Amino acid sequence: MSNRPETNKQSCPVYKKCGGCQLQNLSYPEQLEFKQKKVEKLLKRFCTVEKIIGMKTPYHYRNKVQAAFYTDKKGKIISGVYQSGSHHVVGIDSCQTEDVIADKIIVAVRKLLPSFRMTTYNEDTGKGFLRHILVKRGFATNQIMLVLVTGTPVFPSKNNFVKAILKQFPEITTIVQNINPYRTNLVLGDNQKVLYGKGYIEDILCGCRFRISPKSFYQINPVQTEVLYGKAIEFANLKGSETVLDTYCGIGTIGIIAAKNGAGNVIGAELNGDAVRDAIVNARANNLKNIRFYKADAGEFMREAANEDEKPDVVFMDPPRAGSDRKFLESLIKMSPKKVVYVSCNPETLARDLAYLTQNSPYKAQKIQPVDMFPHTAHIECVVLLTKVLR
Ligand SMILES: C[S@@+](CC[C@H](N)C(=O)[O-])C[C@H]1O[C@@H](n2cnc3c(N)ncnc32)[C@H](O)[C@@H]1O
Repeated sequence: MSNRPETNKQSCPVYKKCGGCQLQNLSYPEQLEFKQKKVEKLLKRFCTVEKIIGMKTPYHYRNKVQAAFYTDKKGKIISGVYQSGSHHVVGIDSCQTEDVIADKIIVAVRKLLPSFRMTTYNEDTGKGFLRHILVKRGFATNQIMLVLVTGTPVFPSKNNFVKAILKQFPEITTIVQNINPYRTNLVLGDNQKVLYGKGYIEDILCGCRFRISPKSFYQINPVQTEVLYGKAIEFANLKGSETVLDTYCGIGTIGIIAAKNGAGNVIGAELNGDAVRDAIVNARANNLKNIRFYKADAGEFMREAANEDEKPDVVFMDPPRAGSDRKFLESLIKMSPKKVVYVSCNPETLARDLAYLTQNSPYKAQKIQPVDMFPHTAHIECVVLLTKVLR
């Protein structure tokens, strides 16, 4: 008999096909142990790794749910996720990681398609209408955004479709049509039309209010995001007069929370123009005047700031999975802030960047805190504090 502390009773019927929950064969305590060991293997050479912070209820934590569509040979419409490593759609009506209401909205849209003669997009022919659906929900505000990603701009009987879905889900606060006519793996296209509501939702994290547009990045597990950001702010230990950089800032969450928690002056940099627009609105919505955001490649932004002899006290960095680049890290060393707080969703690239920083500068990792943002999956988030030491 197994002596597991707790078995994962919610195991999913499409576990192997979907491939999204790579650790579902392990109980939640075993998953945390697996992640702890992985982070230690990669990062303990830099400093002691704190115990991973898990979730109390590690289910239905995803506030953003995405579905692909496919029509089979018998004309049956399927919605779900791509089978891992392929573009074959695995039918899924509900998932243990996803928001329950978001899953229900996706099923309802799928069931409405035939009565509106809406076809699904065929990747082989490049023909058909509906490519993807994206649902984002603000867990604190209960505002819901439905994004319909279509292959073509013309949306016949769109008003009736909007009415029909709102009748079933009056809690939807905005509906957006995103048009993606390209043969691409990217889900969202460049152009969009607001069909209902404001075209964005809002959510609250760490006491601050944030606007989130369809194409802006927003952390997908808000419960654990508060834990993660709480650690990042604790590591920065702001006293009230510091100049802080929030690089790879998305909609400005970390910088805004830092400004509310004592930063004297905050400057954010982000590549995605929609996210920067959200960040500027978010600073105003939170009554902050000591904060500015720039649309820029983070490496270019850092190089320019270093050349202008900027001397920030604290640099927050939260790059995508690929980690940071040499331009960024060299400029960071040149600027020489007192503290660097590195938030990472990929311990492999984090290890690479920490190796570069610690070998080429006086920085040393002081604290490494893993936070479980993605239960049942193999993904791991960490926050690291680096300070300068005399050698
Ligand atoms: C992991 S997210 C973090 C966002 C934000 N700190 C948060 O917690 O919501 C990474 C962000 O980096 C942005 N990004 C990706 N490459 C970038 C680059 N080269 N320069 C600046 N921002 C970039 C993405 O658009 C995304 O918003």
